Amino acid sequence: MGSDMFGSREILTSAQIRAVERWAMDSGIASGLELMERAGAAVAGEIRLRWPKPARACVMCGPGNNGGDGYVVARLLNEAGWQVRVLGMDNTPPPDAAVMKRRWLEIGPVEALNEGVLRRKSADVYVDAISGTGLTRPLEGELLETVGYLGGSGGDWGFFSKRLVAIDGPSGLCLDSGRMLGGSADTLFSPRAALTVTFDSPRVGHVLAQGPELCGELVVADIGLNWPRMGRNPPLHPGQVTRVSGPSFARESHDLFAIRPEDLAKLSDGHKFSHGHALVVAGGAGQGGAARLSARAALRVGAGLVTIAPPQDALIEHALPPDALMRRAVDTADDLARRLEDRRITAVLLGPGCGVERAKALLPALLETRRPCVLDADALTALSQRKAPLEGLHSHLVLTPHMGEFARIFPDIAAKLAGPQPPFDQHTLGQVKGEEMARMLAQDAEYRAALAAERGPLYSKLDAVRDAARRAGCVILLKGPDTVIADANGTVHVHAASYDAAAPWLATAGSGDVLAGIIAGLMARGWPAFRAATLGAALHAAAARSFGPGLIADDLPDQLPAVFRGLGL
Ligand SMILES: NC(=O)C1=CN([C@@H]2O[C@H](COP(=O)(O)OP(=O)(O)OC[C@H]3O[C@@H](n4cnc5c(N)ncnc54)[C@H](O)[C@@H]3O)[C@@H](O)[C@H]2O)[C@@H](O)CC1
Ligand SMILES: [K+]
Repeated sequence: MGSDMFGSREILTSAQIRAVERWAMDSGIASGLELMERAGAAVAGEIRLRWPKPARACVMCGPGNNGGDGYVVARLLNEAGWQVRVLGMDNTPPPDAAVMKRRWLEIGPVEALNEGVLRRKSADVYVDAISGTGLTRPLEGELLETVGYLGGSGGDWGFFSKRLVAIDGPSGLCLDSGRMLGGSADTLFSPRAALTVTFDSPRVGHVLAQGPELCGELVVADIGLNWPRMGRNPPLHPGQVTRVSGPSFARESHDLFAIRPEDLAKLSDGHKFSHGHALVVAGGAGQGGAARLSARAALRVGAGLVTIAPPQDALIEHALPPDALMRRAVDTADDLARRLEDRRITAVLLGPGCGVERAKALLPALLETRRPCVLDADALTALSQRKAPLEGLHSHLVLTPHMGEFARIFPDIAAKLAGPQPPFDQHTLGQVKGEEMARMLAQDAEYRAALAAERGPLYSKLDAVRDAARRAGCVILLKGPDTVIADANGTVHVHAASYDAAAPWLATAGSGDVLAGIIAGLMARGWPAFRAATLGAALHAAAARSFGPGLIADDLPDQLPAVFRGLGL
């Protein structure tokens, strides 16, 4: 029933998975040692699925529990007849990892974990168990050199990228943001894994920013944490859990759907007049194409009626198909206000092909009505040019910016996301002055506070969109290969198109106009803003997948019927 297409599930921050693990141990579901054994067994199993004949493995174990998982993998591969070498550290690991290390030492030695030793090893599979969710500061010294070597500082990243299996994530990757901890210079030599095996749920860093590129294939292994996901006595506060959708996480259970059964019922049901009426505002002569793409998408997603509203002198241009469209002139804000007195108009789309000046003129009247609405393209530019960009925004509103538009509306949030991330070293701080320095010091303090409070150490796209949606009091969908959607209450959904074969085809002119039209169409049909945005993102990607390569935006709306047929509607 299309579940492969639309599977969605929770993604967790590092602090959240730690909370879940603590909860599982406290509830007697499993001890820490049992969880570590299962984690190691899952990794060894995935390795043996891909390299079915016993081969040579080099397992690199860091100082913490990620290293503990590594010692388990080493032991289990050895039992399966593999030749295993282990590189590890001369530290006192946490208790469970210490037990696993001792068990390995009964089988074989632990050599020093550094670049020199690694260079001398030749193996078929390299297991990166250097750091996982416990990484809190940039790697340094020998560990940094080792990880840099895995990333190709020796000139050969192609070698490792085919052989590297990461436990929980490639080392150095911040699993809360998908960024390498330690700034831009080190990203040049970031390790790229062929396979990443994580446990229970994907982490935020697997689906955002560089995460997908560095993690390779992502397998989410069940280690029996068994936490109540559907809101019964959860170990996490409600609303803390973020969901991710994307079609190709391997071997996961589909207990949640980006498209839920009730969505399916609602998509297929009803009479034309119960399907609402979307008004798509269009621009002046010569700008009509974008709005018509949106309008067509709104029709295809099942809005009962769609009216396109250009200025009077462009009306003739919109005589073009689709013939199902209605056409009504709107010249001024007063015209729009009068149109919206018709309560049967259940959603409005402003922006695509509208023109910035026209969007600016119509915005106040539109916001005044508090009608469900989507602001895209020129309407977003118009917002950002107002004295108070966020004035009048409300919770029935979806903004669909790309990164450039987002940065114009929320410049401070975008700067925090794009700039270097703390902790800042003296060299970096030495290169800035005045306000920039003050901003970075504040960010540094926030970073330390986040660590102390067990939140993610680095500011992520997820944090950015959540902050923006809270500030604006509406739903924000930030487009990209990792589309992040947040509402004003802090609920977030990621559409991880990075794991979606449709992603490259969606980067085509006019694709955004179609997405805005789909969302407006769903809102016209009565979906609340956040659900319309998440469902819209899933349908939009599914339409691209359904068409395949060679796609242009015009093809997207017409793929929706095939998508619905695929869902069994
Ligand atoms: N907690 C549990 O029960 C389980 C944990 N598991 C594994 O445990 C991992 C998390 O373990 P930990 O929290 O011990 O941490 P990790 O092993 O991920 O992290 C790194 C260790 O290095 C230290 N460290 C952090 N930044 C460093 C830096 N820049 N340079 C040098 N050392 C640094 C930390 O103090 C920590 O000891 C997960 O990723 C997962 O692989 C799994 O075994 C499943 C069960
Ligand atoms: K790792």
